[in-house]
Amino acid sequence: MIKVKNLSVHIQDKILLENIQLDISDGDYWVIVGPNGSGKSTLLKTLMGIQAPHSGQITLNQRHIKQYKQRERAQLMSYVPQNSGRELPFTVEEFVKMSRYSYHSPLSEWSKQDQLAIEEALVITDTQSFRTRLMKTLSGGECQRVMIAAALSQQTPLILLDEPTSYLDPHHQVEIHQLINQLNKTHQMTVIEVSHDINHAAHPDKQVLALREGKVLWQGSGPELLDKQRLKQLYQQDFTFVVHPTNQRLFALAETS
Ligand SMILES: Nc1ncnc2c1ncn2[C@@H]1O[C@H](COP(=O)(O)OP(=O)(O)OP(=O)(O)O)[C@@H](O)[C@H]1O
Repeated sequence: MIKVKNLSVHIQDKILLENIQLDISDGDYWVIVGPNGSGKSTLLKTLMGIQAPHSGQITLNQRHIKQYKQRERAQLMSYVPQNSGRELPFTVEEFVKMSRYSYHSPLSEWSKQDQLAIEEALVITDTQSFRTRLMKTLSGGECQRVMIAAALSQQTPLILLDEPTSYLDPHHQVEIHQLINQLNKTHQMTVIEVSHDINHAAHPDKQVLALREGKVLWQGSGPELLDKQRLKQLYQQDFTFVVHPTNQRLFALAETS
C-alpha cells in the first residue's frame, strides 16, 4: 500500500529523517516507536504530505504521493495529529462533518451516507454526548476522541495516528485500542500509529519501526521489540521483563534505581 524509499527530511542544517525505507502492505498494523525528537511525527506528516519538502520517494498504491489531488488522498488516508483541535472555532459535530469534505463538490447535497458515517464515528468514539459543544471547551481526552471520530468518519482504508491515546484515561485507552484493532482486523484497515507504549507495540499482530535520531534503528515484528539490548540501544534505558499472569505475554518495565 505504502512504499517509502530513501526518504530524507532536512530543515536548514537539521536532519529530521535520513534514508528511511518502509514497505507497508494492505491490512498491516505498524507502530512507530522511538525516543522524543527521533522523527516519528515528522514521518507521519511526511506520509500525509504536510511536512516540509523531502527527498526520496513515497508511493501510495503504486502511485507517487505527490500525484494525488488532496481530495483523492483524503478518501484514502486519514490522520489523527498530536495535541490539536482545541483551538478550532467549531462545535464537535461541525468539525466531524467537515472531515467528509472529500466526498462533496461545493454544491452537492449532504447525503444519508454522510450522516451515517458521522453518527457511527460519534458513537464508537463515545463523543455523541458533547456533539454540540465548542471544540475549545473540551478536555484533552475528549478532544482526542473527537479527532479520532473525524478521522473515522472519512472512511479511509488507511489511518495514521500520532499518539492517539496519550491524553486518555485507562478505560478510554483500552476502548480506543480495541476499536483500532477491530478496524484493522475486521475491516482490514491499514494502521500506522506513533506510540510510546512499548508493550502495546510488542503485540504479536503488530509490526514495529524503531526510529532513533531520524534513522531506522530496527524494524520487525512486535514481540521481537522486547529485547534488552535493542531497547537499551533505542531508549538508552534498562528494562526488565515480566510474564503477564493471564495471557503469558512478555511485558517490559523500565528499570528505576
Ligand atoms: N519545523 C521544524 N524546524 C526545526 N526542527 C524541527 C521542526 N519540526 C520538527 N523539528 C525537530 O525534528 C525532530 C523530530 O521531531 P518529531 O516531532 O518528528 O519527533 P518525535 O519523534 O515525534 O518526538 P516526540 O516523541 O517528542 O513527539 C525534533 O528534534 C524536532 O524539534
